[in-house]
Parts: sequence; C-alpha cells; structure tokens
Amino acid sequence: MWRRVASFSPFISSTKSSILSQLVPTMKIWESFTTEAPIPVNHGISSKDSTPFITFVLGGPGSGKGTQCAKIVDTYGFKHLSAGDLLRREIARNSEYGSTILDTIKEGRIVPSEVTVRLIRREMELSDNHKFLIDGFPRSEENRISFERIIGAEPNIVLFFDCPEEEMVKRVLNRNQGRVDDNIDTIKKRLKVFEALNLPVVNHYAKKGKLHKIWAVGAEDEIFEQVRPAFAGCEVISES
Ligand SMILES: Nc1ncnc2c1ncn2[C@@H]1O[C@H](COP(=O)(O)OP(=O)(O)OP(=O)(O)O)[C@@H](O)[C@H]1O
Ligand SMILES: O=c1ccn([C@@H]2O[C@H](COP(=O)(O)O)[C@@H](O)[C@H]2O)c(=O)[nH]1
Ligand SMILES: [Mg+2]
Repeated sequence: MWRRVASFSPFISSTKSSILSQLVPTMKIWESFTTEAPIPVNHGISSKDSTPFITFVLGGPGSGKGTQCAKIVDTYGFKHLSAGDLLRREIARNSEYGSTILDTIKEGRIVPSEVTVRLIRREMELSDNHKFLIDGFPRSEENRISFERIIGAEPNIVLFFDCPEEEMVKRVLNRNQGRVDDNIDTIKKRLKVFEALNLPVVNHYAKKGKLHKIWAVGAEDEIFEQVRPAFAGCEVISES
C-alpha cells in the first residue's frame, strides 16, 4: 500500500529552490577529479559475461537501507555497493579529493554525480557478480540521469524504505559507528536534501512500475518479509 512520503517536517523549512542552490559545491572544485580520467559516455559494462541486474535502494538517512541490504546479500547473493561507503573510502584512503568529499558529507550535501557514478562503475567492473544492490543512490534526478547515461543501464528493481523522520533521527543518533554526519546538525541538513530531491526519483520509477515501497518501521526481519516479494524472480542462495 502506498503511504505519503513524510512531509511537514519540523526540520524542513527551506524551499526546494534554496536547497537546490546549496546542494553541490562549485563544479570547479571537482573539475580535475572528473576530467583526470574521463568516463566514456555510454561506456556500459558490456564486457561482462552477464547483463547486470541492478537494484537501487532508496530511503532517508537511517531508514535501514544498509541493514536490509545485508539480508538481501545473504539471501539472494547480490554484490552490495553503498555509494556512501564508496565515498567514505575515498576519504579514508586520503585520495586527492577526499577532503572535499568529507566537507560535502559533513554538510549533508550531494557529491557531484560523475564522481559517485565513476566509483560505482569501477566497483561494478571489478566484480565477478552481475547482481548489484546500489544503496543510497540515486539521491536526485540529476544522479539518476547521470547513472543511466554513464553506465548505460536502468535498474531492474527499485526499493524505497519509507520511514518517519522521528524514527530516522532516533536511529542515526543511536548508530554509534563514528560517522561524521551522525550528529543532529548534519542530520537536519540530510533530511532537507532528502525531502527536496528524493520524491522525483521515486515517482520516476513508480511510473515505470519498478518501485517497491516498503514501510520501514518494525522489526528488521518483519521488514525483510516485505522486501522478499521484490526478489521473487531471483534465486535464493541461502534461507535466512
Ligand atoms: N527496523 C529497525 N528498527 C530499529 N533500528 C533499526 C532497524 N533497521 C536498522 N536499524 C538501526 O538503525 C540504524 C541505521 O540503519 P542503517 O545503517 O541500516 O540505515 P541506512 O538507511 O543505511 O542509513 P544511512 O543512509 O545513514 O547510511 C542502525 O544502527 C541500525 O542497526
Ligand atoms: O550517492 C551518494 C551517496 C552519498 N552521498 C554523501 O554521503 C553521505 C552519506 O551517505 P549514506 O548513504 O547515508 O551512507 C550523504 O549524506 C551524502 O553527503 C552522496 O553525496 N552521494
Ligand atoms: Mg547506509
């Protein structure tokens, strides 16, 4: 059943246009990152034996995407690619643009699409698996369009974990994984960005009949029971 995406948030006061203007750092900062090894347009990943089977996993901060992805990996054998983890890895390995990515994450903004898609594409190319769970991406229409242009593929399935804001805030503040963005100031910013930009992506895939909306409140196993039907056509590798 469809539920209304959380709105009238106590944290969300800015208009969409003011959010949009704050989202990405000036492109100049990223110019050399994205041009030093250009991503061929329409490159695709056609060198792999199998056509990729792509699942996008959407939902607000703390909605439980990572938690449910672990179950999907165990049960259906997907390769989990968390866009946030790939960006955090760039920070951890002190890559040339790690500090700019760090600043963007601290501000709860969105890293330019070409940077993120390039990281995702690299992981897809390196993987022997052809079933991918892309977690926390695309966060905006611009992200979505960039992925489809650069990878040359659309997702087969899109999961959307729908969770009330109060619950998301509570979970993120209790997460205790030492993430630089798990603090109330950054959470407010992340929620504003999510509210402003997520819905068009969700609507796009709903119109295409690819969206599986999941009520993300309750026990983790109960939530996974709502996830299973989305993968009805996939082989079960382990009953969990
Ligand atoms: N159904 C649930 N009920 C209560 N807590 C949960 C549930 N699912 C996950 N959690 C907890 O909430 C926190 C956030 O979960 P998780 O990291 O999976 O969210 P996420 O959507 O990946 O967040 P982010 O977008 O910030 O990466 C974790 O501490 C996790 O253990
Ligand atoms: O596609 C993406 C994914 C993530 N980010 C940035 O990383 C943080 C954390 O992401 P999580 O999915 O919660 O791990 C997010 O707030 C963004 O700042 C991004 O820019 N693009
Ligand atoms: Mg996560």
